[in-house]
This record gives sequence, structure tokens and C-alpha cells, in this order.
Amino acid sequence: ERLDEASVRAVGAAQRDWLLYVARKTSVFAFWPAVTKHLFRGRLKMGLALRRRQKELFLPLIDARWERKKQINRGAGVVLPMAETTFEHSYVDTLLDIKLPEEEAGRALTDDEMVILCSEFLIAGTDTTATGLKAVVLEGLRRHPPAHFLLPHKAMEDMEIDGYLIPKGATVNFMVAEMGRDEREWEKPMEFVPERFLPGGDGEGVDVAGSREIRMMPFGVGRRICAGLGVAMLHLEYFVANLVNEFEWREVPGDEVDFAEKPEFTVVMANPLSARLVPRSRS
Ligand code: HEM
Repeated sequence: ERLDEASVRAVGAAQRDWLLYVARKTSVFAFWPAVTKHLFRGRLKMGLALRRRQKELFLPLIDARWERKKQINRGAGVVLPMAETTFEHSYVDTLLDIKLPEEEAGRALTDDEMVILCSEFLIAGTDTTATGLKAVVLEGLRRHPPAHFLLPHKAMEDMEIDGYLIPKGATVNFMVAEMGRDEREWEKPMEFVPERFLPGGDGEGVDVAGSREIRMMPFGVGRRICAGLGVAMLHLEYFVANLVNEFEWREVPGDEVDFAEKPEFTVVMANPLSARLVPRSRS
């Protein structure tokens, strides 16, 4: 069931403490661990204490899921596939279902393994579920992709697409910017509306890597897709989050924001942004 605010905050604090501690204090154990674990035993003790705290918080929640699952299965008499029950399937339920392969004697996951996996899941999920932030970045990439074309590609064999023959050897250019501005795909495509990527919007669940569909492809798709897609998205979200977190942004009177573009190595603002940045007060 849903957690109350205080419990969510406690989990958040435990995750943060753990992550910061690992990032700052534990790299010493990568070198000669048999010795460093004695030399830095204070650090090891602290790390283990932080893990214990996660365990204290996570195990009751995992147990509750386990109990709930047992109740539902008892009520139904048979184990129903999750799709046929009203039971919302969670990540923990999947972990509870896991049986390790034969070499591990087909055992279930231990408490420690469950806690570690839940912790990793929360850490990995935090970035990807920062949906508002992601929406702003995606809308920027849809409306103003830095590359209006991909690198030129070449047809390896004759292909027919939509009744057109693309002959073997032909150079193929992809109109990336035009795809993002296609009225058949996007509502009011020329407007900057990050909300379109939120639930219910015309861009909800868009797949920039193009594995399900292609509605925008700022990083290309397929085997030559941008090798830096993951790091670029992470960096952009981090960058935007910090610009907003650290400063208040104000217009310079008489110097309106102009979204006109001009091509340089990539496509950039024709008239660079002027803004007054005021550091946010932390009091
Ligand atoms: C917003 C940021 C970025 C955008 C919009 C972008 C976009 C692109 C595009 C359109 C391509 C050509 C794909 C194709 O021809 O099919 C490409 C290729 C590539 N990108 Fe990015 N990129 C970005 C950031 C990065 C970063 C940060 C890195 C490195 C850390 C990177 C590394 C590469 C590499 C190595 C290729 C060549 C891949 C290949 O040809 O196999 N990119 N990128």
C-alpha cells in the first residue's frame, strides 16, 4: 500500500546517506581490500551501519508485499497470472517470484540480495522518473534538435519504402528537425510545450531510441544511434535541473527570448540568450 510522507522521507534519507557515503568514502577498498578493510575499519563499520538502516526500512515493506501476495493467492485458491488479478504488480513482487538457476540450487533471493536490488532500483529509477525535467529536455530536442540531419547514411541494398525505391548505394539523409515538427504526429508542433510528454499528452511515452516507433529521432536510431545518448540525456537533465535550482531566471527588459536558429557545427540560437540570473537565496 502507499507509504506515508514520513516513511518516504526516511527511505529517501537512507538512500541519500548510503549513496553519498559510498561515493565519497569507499574507493579506498578498491585497492588491496584484504589490507584496507583493516586499515579503514571505521569506514567499513559506517558503511555497514548505513546498509543496516536500509535493511530496517526495506524489510518490513518487503514482508508486507510477501504477506499480501500469500493472502491473494490463498483467496483465489490458485496462483493467478498477475494480469488477471487487481493486484498491482511491483518490482518487489518480481523479486519474490525469482528462482535462481540450478547452480544456485534454484533458491529464492536472500533478504540481503533483495535489499541491495531495491536500493539499486531506487537509485537508477530516480533519474529516469524525474518526468517534468525529462519533458523539458525532450521538448527541447523535439523542437530544436542540435543536429537537423543525421550523418549521411548509405543504402546497402535496394529498398522500397512507401512506394519509393531507395537504390543500393544511394546516400540517405534523415530530416530530423522536420520529423519533430510534423503536424500529423504532433499537436501544435511549432509551440514549445513540455507538458506534451507528461501522462495524457501527445508525446507521452515517446521512444527516442526508436525501438517501438519513430516520431522524433534527435540521436538517430538503429545501429548507428548516438553512442552518447544515455550520457547526453543524463547530462542535459542534470544541467537544466541545476540551472533552475541555483538561479532565478529573469528577462532582460527589451531583449526578448528569440528562438530563431542558425547552423554552426550544430544548430544554435541565432541571437544568443540574454537573461538576468539571480542566485536563489538558501535561507
Ligand atoms: C544532445 C546531445 C547529443 C545529440 C542530439 C547527439 C546526436 C547524435 C546524432 C544525430 C548522431 C548521428 C546518428 C546517426 O547518424 O544515425 C550521433 C552520433 C554519435 N554521437 Fe551523439 N549526440 C549527442 C551527444 C553525444 C555525446 C555526449 C556523445 C559522447 C559522449 C556522443 C557520441 C556520439 C558518437 C560516438 C556518435 C557516432 C555513432 C556511430 O556513428 O556509430 N553524442 N549523435
